[in-house]
Amino acid sequence: MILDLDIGNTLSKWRLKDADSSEIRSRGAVWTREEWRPGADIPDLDVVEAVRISSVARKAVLEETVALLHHRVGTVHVARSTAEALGVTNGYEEPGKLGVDRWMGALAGYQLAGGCCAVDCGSAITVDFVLPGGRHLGGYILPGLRLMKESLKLGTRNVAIDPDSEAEELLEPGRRTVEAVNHGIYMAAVSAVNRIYSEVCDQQGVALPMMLTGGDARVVSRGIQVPHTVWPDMVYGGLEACFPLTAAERAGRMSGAPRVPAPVALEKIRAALAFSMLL
Ligand SMILES: Nc1ncnc2c1ncn2[C@@H]1O[C@H](COP(=O)(O)OP(=O)(O)O)[C@@H](O)[C@H]1O
Ligand SMILES: CC(C)(COP(=O)(O)O)[C@@H](O)C(=O)NCCC(=O)O
Ligand SMILES: [K+]
Repeated sequence: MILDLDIGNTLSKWRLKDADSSEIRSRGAVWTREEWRPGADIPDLDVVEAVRISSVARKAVLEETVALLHHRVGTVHVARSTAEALGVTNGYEEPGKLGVDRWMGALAGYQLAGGCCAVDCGSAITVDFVLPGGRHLGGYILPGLRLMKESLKLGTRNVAIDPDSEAEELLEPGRRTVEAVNHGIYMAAVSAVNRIYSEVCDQQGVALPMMLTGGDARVVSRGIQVPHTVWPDMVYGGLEACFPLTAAERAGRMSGAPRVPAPVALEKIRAALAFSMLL
């Protein structure tokens, strides 16, 4: 079995992949607190032959996790943001400073679709762009839904947005504090993603396929007007591409990869952008 680990600021997600059949056998998540220790919610390490890790948590969390896993597992691969990988050049002035989850997402998106807009809706919402030739432009970081809400300190933090709510409801004016807050942060997130996408496609003269991942991807997806796909395993896709261990991975296939969404024509994106600014 291969253990894939995606340690975010809020949740540490894992999945167990069968190295022979490429099937995903199980998955789970635990809170990212001080450390990542095998326990009730963590898979049985006795069956694991290799681990691949993407971590944006504190350095100590990663170090402890790696030390612990090295004890029990032969191979431990830790992903790093580099200046270039798999045909993509990192757009950061200091490539190592780009969050490795963003780098994994950008690499997975590029491997799947060529140029892409990779959106990760987790503790933070990040939007990264890779052009069809493989140039990563850099991206945008904004607070995620939960962080935006907590920053208001209005005592509404325990009433989270129902992940099954429809965008139309969430975009209406709220009539209670908790609703006004939830609808406000939702509006902020989806407006930003829609606008960022249109602006960058306009600037670069190319309509890019968009992919969403992260804990809030499904609900954010409903407020995104342009064609896109939700890809829960996008960060894992980057790990598979960087550290291929199975025959399918070596052939460039990523488990759980969606169909590439066909973007709308650039003219339409430009018209919508012009319209939104009443130009
Ligand atoms: N069951 C859940 N538990 C915790 N957070 C959740 C859950 N479902 C959705 N969320 C949302 O997802 C975010 C965490 O998503 P995730 O992509 O795992 O973040 P990160 O990678 O930053 O740890 C939370 O901030 C919250 O808004
Ligand atoms: C922007 C992030 C905090 C997002 O993390 P997440 O929401 O997935 O936990 C993470 O990618 C990070 O720590 N990045 C380093 C800074 C940067 O990318 O510029
Ligand atoms: K994120």
